[in-house]
Amino acid sequence: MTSRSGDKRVDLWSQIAATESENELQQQQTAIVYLRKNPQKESLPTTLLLSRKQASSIHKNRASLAPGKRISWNRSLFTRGRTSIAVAVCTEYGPKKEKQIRKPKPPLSRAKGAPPQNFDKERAYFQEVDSIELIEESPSPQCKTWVMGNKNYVVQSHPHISPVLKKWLLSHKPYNYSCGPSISLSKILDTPSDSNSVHDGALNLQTTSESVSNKIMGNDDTSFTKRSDKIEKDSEEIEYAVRKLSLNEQQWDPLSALLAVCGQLSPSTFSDVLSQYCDLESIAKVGEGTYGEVFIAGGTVCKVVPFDGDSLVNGEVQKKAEELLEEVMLSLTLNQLRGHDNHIHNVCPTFIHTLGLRVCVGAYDDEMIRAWGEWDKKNNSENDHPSEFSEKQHFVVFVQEHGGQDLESFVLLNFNEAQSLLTQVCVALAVAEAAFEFEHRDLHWGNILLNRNGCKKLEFVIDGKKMQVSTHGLVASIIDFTLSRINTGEDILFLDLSLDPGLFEGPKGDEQSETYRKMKEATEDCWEGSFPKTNVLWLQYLVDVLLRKKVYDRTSRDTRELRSLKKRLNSYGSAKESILDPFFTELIVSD
Ligand SMILES: Nc1ncnc2c1ncn2[C@@H]1O[C@H](COP(=O)(O)OP(=O)(O)OP(=O)(O)O)[C@@H](O)[C@H]1O
Repeated sequence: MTSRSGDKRVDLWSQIAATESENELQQQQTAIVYLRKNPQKESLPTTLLLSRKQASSIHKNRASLAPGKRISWNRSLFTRGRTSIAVAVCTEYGPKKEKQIRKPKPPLSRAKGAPPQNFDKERAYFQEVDSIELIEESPSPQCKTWVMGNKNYVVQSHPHISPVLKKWLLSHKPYNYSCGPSISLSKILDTPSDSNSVHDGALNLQTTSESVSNKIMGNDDTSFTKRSDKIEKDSEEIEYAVRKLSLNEQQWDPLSALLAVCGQLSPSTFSDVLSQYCDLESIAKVGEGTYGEVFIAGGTVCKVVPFDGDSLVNGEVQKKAEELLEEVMLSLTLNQLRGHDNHIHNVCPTFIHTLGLRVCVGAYDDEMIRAWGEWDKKNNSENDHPSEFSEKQHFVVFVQEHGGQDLESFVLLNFNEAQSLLTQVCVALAVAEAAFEFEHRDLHWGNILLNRNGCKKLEFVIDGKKMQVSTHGLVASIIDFTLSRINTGEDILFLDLSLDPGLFEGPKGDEQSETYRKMKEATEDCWEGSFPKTNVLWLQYLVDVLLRKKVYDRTSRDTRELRSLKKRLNSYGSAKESILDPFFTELIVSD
């Protein structure tokens, strides 16, 4: 384990603490707004209220499904499906400049330069930690009969495309058509969604063109202006897209919006899309989820998710285009943390990078079927054979960076790797909290990917403060934002888990099941609010996994360190607070 000087630790503390109180005030503000908005159901936004009313009838009418083949808890979760997409305008959630309040410092570390140790106190402390009653380790939860009803989507009366999507559109098209949309569509999506402007296409598009130009390059950029002029001429395509998108209050076609986000006027075929990344013959399957089949295509990973079809997929109702739109928005929002553009205030490389998005229609390509079969022979797939998809089936292809192997199957070498993985995840969550009030809400060991790529240090920025984390050779990536909550600056995206009681009925004593229940307690079952404590609960879960479920080279002192950390995490309200813990600061170097 590497140690850091006391001076540096103090330096990091003072830098972060200075911004911490601001964040706390912001959270308080958020909580106040949240309470004001949702103390009683009468005050809920109409959309949410509707979803809950409808939900109660859904619960009554839910049909039980026979237990599926899957036995892992991870897979069981996704039989729940998305029950609502509630989106609220949140101008009140913006950063507030208030007087700073200093937080108490975390416990002293044993790092170099720290005051001399009191070993009697330390012994007593560890005895206390050791004596914490260990919950009896339970076997992996079995797949019980999860119930599933009709999904209930809340489509806003004023649907609009998030600025995140606009940004994606604007930043991709001029440079790379293959993973970005048509600029014509990006102009349309930049169009205010009021019906007048949509209906008055010609006038509106002229105005939008100027704003797009200004936004991307500034007024004086002639190359972009030329491109805009060229695009202006492409009025047929634009008019077609306007008709197709129907961005008025009465009609909103989520499939068209999804197509637009993916830069398409119509769905592609798998071979069109995948051949952009590799020779089709080289495609190999790398993993599977309840909905997603995941393939390696060249240097990228393509997660293929069917949607909007009537047939069951792996025994489950297919996702809807709305759900995928939300997932897309979450992915694109988190992409912003990679430090491109002007987003240097909060930077982090840990959330999986979404490189492209495409909508496909039709049956699986023969080479995908071949790859699926090969994987099945080796791994005994739990999914239905993909040849069962019809020619009319729609899919979204998420093109992502290859993040490595998940924590569940990854073989950790030593305690240093375990410490670095926890530190990377904690700092990543802290960055995303600071940027977007992000809560992952489902950070089990299947959703952390690991790889050894020789990278020694990773750079992060939190609220403008740069820091580096020692990797000890291991780089972590976080995937699967299905249950996540995010504030994009305009919208709050979250999944209303109160509609899914089964999530909280997992086996007693199982750490993952307990974590969902603890989240419910922390949020008081009101999932739209900001409760960064949920990130801390998942950190505690991960510490527990590293204590009980993973075997690697570690001393009894390392084990006590982990137990002690798990206990200390009880006192932190967010990942941002947690990164001040000595366990993490040992691997953090601030610039
Ligand atoms: N970017 C990636 N790089 C490497 N492997 C990946 C990547 N994304 C997914 N995988 C692999 O595919 C598996 C399934 O992916 P994922 O969990 O995203 O699918 P899913 O359909 O959302 O699953 P579920 O809904 O059941 O959780 C992962 O456990 C992982 O092994």
